[in-house]
Amino acid sequence: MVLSANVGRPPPKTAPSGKPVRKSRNTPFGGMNVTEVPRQLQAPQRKASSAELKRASRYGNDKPERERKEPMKALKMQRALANVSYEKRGRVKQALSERDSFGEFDLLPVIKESIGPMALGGLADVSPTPIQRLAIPALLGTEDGKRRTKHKPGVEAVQKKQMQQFLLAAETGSGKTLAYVLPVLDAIKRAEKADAELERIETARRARENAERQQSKRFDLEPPDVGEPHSTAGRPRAIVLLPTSELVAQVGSVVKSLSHVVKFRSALISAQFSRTVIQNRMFSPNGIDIVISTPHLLSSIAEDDPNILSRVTHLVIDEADSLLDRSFSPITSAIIDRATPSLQQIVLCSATIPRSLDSFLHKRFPDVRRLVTPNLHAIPRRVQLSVVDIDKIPYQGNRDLACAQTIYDIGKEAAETGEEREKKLVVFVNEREKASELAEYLRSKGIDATALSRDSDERKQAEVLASFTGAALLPANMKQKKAAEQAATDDVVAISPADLPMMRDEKQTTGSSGKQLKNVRVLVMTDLGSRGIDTLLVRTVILYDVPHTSIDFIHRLGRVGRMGRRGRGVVLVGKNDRKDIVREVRDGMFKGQALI
Ligand SMILES: Nc1ncnc2c1ncn2[C@@H]1O[C@H](COP(=O)(O)OP(=O)(O)OP(=O)(O)O)[C@@H](O)[C@H]1O
Repeated sequence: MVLSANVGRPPPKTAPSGKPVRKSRNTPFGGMNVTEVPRQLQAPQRKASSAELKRASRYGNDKPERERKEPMKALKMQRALANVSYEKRGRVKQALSERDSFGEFDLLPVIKESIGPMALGGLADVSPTPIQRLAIPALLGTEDGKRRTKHKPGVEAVQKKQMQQFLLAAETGSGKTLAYVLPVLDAIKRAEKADAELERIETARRARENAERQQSKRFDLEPPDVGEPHSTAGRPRAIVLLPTSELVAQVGSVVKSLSHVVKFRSALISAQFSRTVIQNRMFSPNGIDIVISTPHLLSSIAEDDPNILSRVTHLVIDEADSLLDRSFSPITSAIIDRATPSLQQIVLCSATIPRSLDSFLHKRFPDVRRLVTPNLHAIPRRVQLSVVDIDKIPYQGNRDLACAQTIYDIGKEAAETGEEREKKLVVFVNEREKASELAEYLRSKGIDATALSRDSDERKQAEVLASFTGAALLPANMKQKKAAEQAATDDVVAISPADLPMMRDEKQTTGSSGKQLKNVRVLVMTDLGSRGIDTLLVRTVILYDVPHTSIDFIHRLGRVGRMGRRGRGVVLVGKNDRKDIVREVRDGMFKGQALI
């Protein structure tokens, strides 16, 4: 193709006749390089309606509402969380106000009596939380306020009920564990009663047969009767699945505490235990009622012995937003499939309903009953979020330094206000590798920091976590911990608030001076490792990175402000971070609104 010789020249302003040239727009390229809409194409100016003007004046803004900034625009673009209408939340709130005592639930008396003293560490005067008010009657099937009719032994054992499906969704730290544990234990105990009758009949039959055999083989030698293993050996009635060993230990300790009074057999299994321990727990000749496990471990046991899932009537999938996401879903779904023939109830439990979980539920469990509390997806107002700009002086983009200084400031504030207790702080990072790197940096600045990572020693990790959750340690661990603490104190030079170095002066950093920030202990982790961990002793979290989604914001800030406590979050932002998202999360928290 040959270009015209005139291609680079501007078009002539006048025609050869001398008349000015009028450029036609009526060509395929007529709309190109136009910077203004031609007058004939402009829409006629519409006057704002009187309703719009009224609305605008009510909000003290003379622009019509449509033109004002859309709320949570940046979060909307993430499309991370499924929507729960405010109308539905309002209805639930109304219904919950009528159930305010554990006494109103149709739980077995022995279970009700052990809630405060056993499950809640001796708390007197306990009342159910919103998710417990909502879920316990629903799972027991007594929402209409009626008590269940007296149990007819043996009937349930032969009747296969249709599987009920529930989703329990409530804000972090709101007592979801007990909301499913109590009804499941109730079901186990009631089924046990029914089975006892069947077993009595079976034992009588066996005794009769034995007697007949003895009669006919009076002179034959027979091996001594060592007794048959319990019919529930290796075949639990209930299973609770959790994503990590730490959560297995946490939920397991709640279940175990109840077992001392309610009397049932539970087994905690996770990668923390040896093969022999797992085998002995699962296949104890005394039988097993409830197993608390990670999906990977349970599924590998089920590969060898599919019978372990043959009698499960209740399956709980806690942290369902993690266990049904892309990475865990195949293994969790396989367990659900195997257990389905005997299942009476499947309970999914989560602090968030991501869109991915929402669509999974629509496909896989279209009949699931969603028990959602009014405050789902809202970070409580009692948690305050402040922002540190890492680009400003003195950090000038040094995020590590900003983090260390923030920790120092918190320590200093605590020392100045005369707070005697050690401050427990959690720092969240987005990448797993960064956790160890940051912990090392903080240690070099004299801060007692530990990274929670899969690579560190399991026992040490359990000890560190226990100091942030307040969970009781095993006696052996306690001794080691005391010795370690003693050794650590010997090396430490105590400092007064005035001594606290300001990190901006690099020469004064503690690593080189040998001083340490003594009143603060820091745990660095990613939120995947920490989801669900009951960090009751933590009052402050630092978000080293801006979380990727509102889901991560909820889980990370959910480590504080648990069960009505106050809490503080500090987020570090730099020039490449989504400040608009941080602003919207802060606004939402301030207004007590659910994130979207
Ligand atoms: N009714 C109650 N009254 C007082 N404290 C309670 C009650 N129920 C539970 N708790 C306590 O609240 C804390 C948080 O409970 P839990 O770990 O079950 O929360 P969660 O909703 O599962 O949190 P997450 O979403 O982070 O997993 C625990 O320490 C628990 O002992």
